[in-house]
Amino acid sequence: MSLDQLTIHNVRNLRELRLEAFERTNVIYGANGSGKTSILEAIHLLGMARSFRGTSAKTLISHGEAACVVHGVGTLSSGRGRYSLGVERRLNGELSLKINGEAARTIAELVERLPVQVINADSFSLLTGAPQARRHFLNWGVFHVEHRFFPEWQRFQRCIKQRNSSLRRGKLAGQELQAWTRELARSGSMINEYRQAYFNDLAPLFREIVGRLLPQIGSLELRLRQGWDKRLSYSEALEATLNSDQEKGFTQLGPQRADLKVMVDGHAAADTLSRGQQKLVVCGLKLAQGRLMRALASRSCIYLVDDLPSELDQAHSRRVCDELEAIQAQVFITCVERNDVLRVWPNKGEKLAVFHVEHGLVESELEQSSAPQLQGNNRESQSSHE
Ligand SMILES: Nc1ncnc2c1ncn2[C@@H]1O[C@H](COP(=O)(O)OP(=O)(O)OP(=O)(O)O)[C@@H](O)[C@H]1O
Repeated sequence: MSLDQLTIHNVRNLRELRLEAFERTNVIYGANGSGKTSILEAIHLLGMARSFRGTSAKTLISHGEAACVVHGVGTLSSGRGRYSLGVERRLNGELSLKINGEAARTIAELVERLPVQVINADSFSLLTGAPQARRHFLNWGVFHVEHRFFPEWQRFQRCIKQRNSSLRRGKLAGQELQAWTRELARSGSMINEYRQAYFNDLAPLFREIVGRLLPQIGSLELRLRQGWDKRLSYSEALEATLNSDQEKGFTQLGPQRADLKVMVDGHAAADTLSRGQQKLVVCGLKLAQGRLMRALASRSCIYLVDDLPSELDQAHSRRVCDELEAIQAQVFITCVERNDVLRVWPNKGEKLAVFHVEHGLVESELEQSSAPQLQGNNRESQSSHE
């Protein structure tokens, strides 16, 4: 899965931009506020129909405009053909999605086509923030390798909504409550099974990658909390909390309460690691997902890496770049100075595309004496050695 060209209209400070002839590795550099992150935001919008900053999608729309539009053309993994995607977000909340020129009904169809992973200065919050982000992380991974997961997840959401509504109606909903509890128990167990199987593959890969990123880290453990006492089946757990669920009016236990925890020498990584180490551990999680996706689904995701050097010294930045290169996924990576990334990217003789962003425009560097040969509009292409 790779992106070959991108057209951006009215995404933050990017009014009208066309980028093309991407390589596997794409370095985007420019001064603060020039629009580097906005390019990554545009790619994220194309793959997820939303911003990666957790802010409202409306903030993506350039001030004074009614809508933003991103269009991308790419190549499917293993040369399985080409695809085109289009996303339009309007200030009034309307969203329209297109896949190969046809209207798409759900964001999941988009996510399936263009899996994107973000590594940025906020990445450490995957460890330190609310469990919802970690569940989302887990679901993202399972979604891309287990095709039965998403329909089951939708069923589970329907069941829990119905059961909660039955719980709130008290005795009036007796039989209905039983029926929804049975359905929920079945669906929740399936969700847990899919997650567990995925987790079992993810955990060793994660340890292996973090072992390379942070060789001195100590004993590392990734734990999955399934959302109820693991000695019980989900059906037993629901039975045991029935009265309390009725009092509270909602289902307290289940996959909707699952969490991931990273432990280092028996302590929570979120409490003990430095900010840079946390970022590296999160890189380990995201890189492990990319590897697993390739191994289990023969597909690769696109990494959007915003300001890699922030929080990381050169040696650790280099290790992350080594891992990104080894995964053979397409990477869009931003930095302020041209050489911030080029000096740490592994030299395998492979071509890199380098883009210079200035005031929302991507400029050719043809006139600069040190610039390599220009091969396309707005683009220079060079060996990673330079
Ligand atoms: N909705 C919007 N409309 C117009 N401009 C916006 C909007 N939202 C943000 N901007 C501006 O877009 C510019 C580019 O922001 P962006 O985050 O892409 O910069 P950047 O190159 O990544 O900078 P940095 O190196 O500081 O992270 C900023 O000046 C920002 O204020």
